[in-house]
Amino acid sequence: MRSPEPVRPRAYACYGWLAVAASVALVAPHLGPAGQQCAYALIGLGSAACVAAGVRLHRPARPVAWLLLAIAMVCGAAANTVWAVHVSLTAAPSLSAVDVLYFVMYPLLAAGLALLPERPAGSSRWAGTAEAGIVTCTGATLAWVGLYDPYILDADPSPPYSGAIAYPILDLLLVAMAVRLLVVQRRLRHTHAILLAMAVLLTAADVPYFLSVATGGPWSGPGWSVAAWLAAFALPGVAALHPATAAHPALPDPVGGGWRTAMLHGALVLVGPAATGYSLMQDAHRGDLDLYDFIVPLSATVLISLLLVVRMTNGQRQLQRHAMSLAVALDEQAALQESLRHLAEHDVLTGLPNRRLLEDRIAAGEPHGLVVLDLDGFQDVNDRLGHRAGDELLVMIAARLRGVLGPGDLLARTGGDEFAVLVPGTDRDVVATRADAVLETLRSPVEMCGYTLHVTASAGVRAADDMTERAHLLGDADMALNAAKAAGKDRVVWYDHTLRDRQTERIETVARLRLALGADEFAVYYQPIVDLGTSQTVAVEALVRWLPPGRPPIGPDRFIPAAEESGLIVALGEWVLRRACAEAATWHREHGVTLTVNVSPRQLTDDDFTAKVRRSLLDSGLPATALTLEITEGILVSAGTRSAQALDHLEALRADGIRIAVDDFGTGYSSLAYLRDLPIDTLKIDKSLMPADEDDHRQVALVRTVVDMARSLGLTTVAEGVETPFHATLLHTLGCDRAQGYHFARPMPAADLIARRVLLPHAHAV
Ligand SMILES: Nc1nc2c(ncn2[C@@H]2O[C@H](COP(=O)(O)OP(=O)(O)OP(=O)(O)O)[C@@H](O)[C@H]2O)c(=O)[nH]1
Repeated sequence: MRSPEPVRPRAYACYGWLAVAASVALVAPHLGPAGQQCAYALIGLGSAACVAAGVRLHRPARPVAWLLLAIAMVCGAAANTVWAVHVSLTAAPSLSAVDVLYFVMYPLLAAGLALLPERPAGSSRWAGTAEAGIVTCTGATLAWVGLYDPYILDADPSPPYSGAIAYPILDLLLVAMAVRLLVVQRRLRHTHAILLAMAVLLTAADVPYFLSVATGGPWSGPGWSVAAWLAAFALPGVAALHPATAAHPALPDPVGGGWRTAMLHGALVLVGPAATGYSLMQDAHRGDLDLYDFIVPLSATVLISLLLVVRMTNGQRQLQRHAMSLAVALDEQAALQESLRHLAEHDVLTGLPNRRLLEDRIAAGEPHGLVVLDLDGFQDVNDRLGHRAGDELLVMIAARLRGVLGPGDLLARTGGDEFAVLVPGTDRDVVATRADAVLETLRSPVEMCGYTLHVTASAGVRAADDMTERAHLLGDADMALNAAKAAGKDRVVWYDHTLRDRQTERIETVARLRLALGADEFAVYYQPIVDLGTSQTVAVEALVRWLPPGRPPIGPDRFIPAAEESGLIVALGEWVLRRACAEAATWHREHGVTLTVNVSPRQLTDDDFTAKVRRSLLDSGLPATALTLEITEGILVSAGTRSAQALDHLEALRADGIRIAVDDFGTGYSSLAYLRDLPIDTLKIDKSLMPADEDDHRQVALVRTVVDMARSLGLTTVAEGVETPFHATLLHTLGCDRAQGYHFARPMPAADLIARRVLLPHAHAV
């Protein structure tokens, strides 16, 4: 059930004053002259006080207008007080100070009403004037034929001159101003309706008064007039106290007037002539026709017609103004819609079409070839030079790419550092040319923030024929792009179905890996690392193996990349570390053998990595000095925040006594700067550097160089892939410290390591 709307406290004062005034107005006609004059004074002054209170309370938009209304009420009260004195002194008042005060009161009221409307922005200063004029002329005609002609001009004998005969004309002024107020404001607020009621009540009081005085009635006026005057005097106070008086935003200029206005105008045009006709008939009947009986109403009717023409012209102008502003608004809306559409389909930074527009074009058009490219190492630019520089670089790259487009090509920015070029047609050569041009144009160095940046990108290309499924174009090209990244970046890879097969296999492998992790299908194998001087096993490298029950083992090369890509490597790496530490702790205690465990770059981005290593050591009892973590140079290839975090982990662990080895040295980047920047103790020489035989002088020289360099940096060297006695002897001769490989032992389960006594002294011959 809806609860009734609470009456706002401010409205109470308004209704309270209305109740008081109504009571006084009902009682006053029954009082004597003195009592009536008291009532006039009370209501007049009370109304002025209420106007002042209402202005304070509601802070209306036009306080001056309300001030004039209040002064008018004070004038009314003063006039009635003077009247009371006057009546007590003379029997029949003539034009006097009383009338002067009343004559001042009416223009003040009219001025208040004239100043009250809040004109809507853009509306004419003359708005409502024509309507007010029409009402005045019609009223004047009625006053002429109904009051002045029969009761003043044609009266015999003429009534004594009195101020009473002027009041209907003054009322006309008030009604006209009230009508103008309504026309200008366009909405009948309570405040305006109350003020209109005041003007109507005054007229309704003054006309009987006029008739009464003109026909020799009492000078104090008939009872109805007394009640109506009192009510009318109270109404400015009621209006001011009403909550609707508070300032409101102005309404917009409305269009046209509607059928009600048309009917009103029609009635106003007809009322004058109808009343005139009736009056002429009466005069003719009495044989009392005069020239002015025609001239006055006719002049008023002509004036009304002229005012109607003005009103119509104004209306037409107003319509034109509205039509123009409507046209402007429609234009603005169309422009806004266009800019919203542009925004939805374009990238804000580069102004290029975005992925949505690209997809729409692919879906809608002819067959296309597609080149998608992703900048290599863009995150480093953001990390090193800041996001703003990154943005600047993207804008420059967009400009360069625009320069290599062919006719009909669409260049889009599809993501952070990803762009795409849609090439119309099915010609593979055209697409190939575009892909090469795109990578080539990016290779020229970019000068930015005092640095010379060497930007490269990887590209995936999907050529299309008429049968190519358009929905797959983008996905296929993305797949080829991923392959280009995985293959070492800065290259173009074309899509073919083997990519999809491999991706499907990878997805399946990841799903199986996830299950295998929970099902304990992994084992750690160990490969001995031998001291080339003593031929003794000094360390073992832990290597993870996947042994699915009832199926052949799955090689690390098949599942480690999938584990890396899916992030499962973090959990798998932690499991290997814990298991290997637990098993190696005994070997270390009994044989002094240390443990080497591989760590993936992904693990080093784990915030908890240091804590996890420390917990593994603590739980297993393996001392920190007996553990070596093997990393690849790759962790430093991406400089910036990610590698900063990796370095923090390595430095913290090294401070604990853990040793750090760089694995696979000699492949990949092998920058000497990495050896300088990384906190490492050991260099593992990649097996690809092992010479085939003693005649392989270049490889021998290479290994010698690496060993010499490592020694000069104070690093221990471990050679990987030592498969022959020749390798072992050569490495020993070159001064390499340690070695591992099939020549000594293959990776084996922990049990075999013990059974084959691999950890005992002199188990291996160099
Ligand atoms: N300055 C800038 N950077 C962005 C904007 N949008 C995305 N990025 C960044 O661009 C990088 C793109 O990520 P990746 O492509 O994985 O980073 P990457 O270093 O290029 O890696 P690779 O593609 O593997 O070489 C992320 O670091 C985003 O934060 C952009 O509008 N402005």
